[in-house]
Amino acid sequence: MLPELRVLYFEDLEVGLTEILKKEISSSDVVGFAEITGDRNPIHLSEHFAARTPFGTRIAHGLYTAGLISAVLGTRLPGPGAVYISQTLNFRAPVRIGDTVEVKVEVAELIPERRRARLKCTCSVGDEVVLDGEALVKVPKKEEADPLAMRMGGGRA
Ligand SMILES: C[C@@H](O)CC(=O)SCCNC(=O)CCNC(=O)[C@H](O)C(C)(C)COP(=O)(O)OP(=O)(O)OC[C@H]1O[C@@H](n2cnc3c(N)ncnc32)[C@H](O)[C@@H]1OP(=O)(O)O
Repeated sequence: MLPELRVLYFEDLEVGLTEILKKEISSSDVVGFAEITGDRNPIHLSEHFAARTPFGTRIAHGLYTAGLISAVLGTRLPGPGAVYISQTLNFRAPVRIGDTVEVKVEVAELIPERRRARLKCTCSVGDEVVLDGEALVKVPKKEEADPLAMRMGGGRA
């Protein structure tokens, strides 16, 4: 299921604010990611090939798992209007077909002069961290997102 959109403006953010999304990784997700990106590495697509790797079975593309972080940033925290500036990624353990990935994004630092938020990102399968890193995003202020509503004394639409 897709997460419901939620807009948080820069003024709404505080350090420690956290959002979690869960996603079961299906074979069709991995095949679809291979098709749209062109990354047809057989470690993702061929059981025969993957069986001869240390992982023993097909694994998800690292950037597909990382894309789930983007989904949290773009839909929930901060949500629509957020602009990615940078993202660090450490792929610490494989994600296998059928795994449920829990993505946790937490506001780590706010830089008001530039409307930047630094967010700690962690993806886990069960108790194991499979990916972690840090995102830097630009977050809209209320007045620039909806200047008319602000002039009329309103808040969010
Ligand atoms: C291009 C695409 O088509 C391919 C893909 O997308 S593949 C999918 C994405 N990648 C993965 O799923 C890989 C997940 N990671 C792993 O399985 C393992 O990290 C590894 C096999 C890459 C490395 O394991 P290994 O060589 O056994 O390393 P150690 O566990 O012995 O660790 C040694 C020290 O290095 C540190 N470390 C290991 N991996 C990472 C990492 N990804 N990021 C940061 N640091 C890492 C580990 O902590 C150890 O440090 P220490 O100080 O010695 O404890």
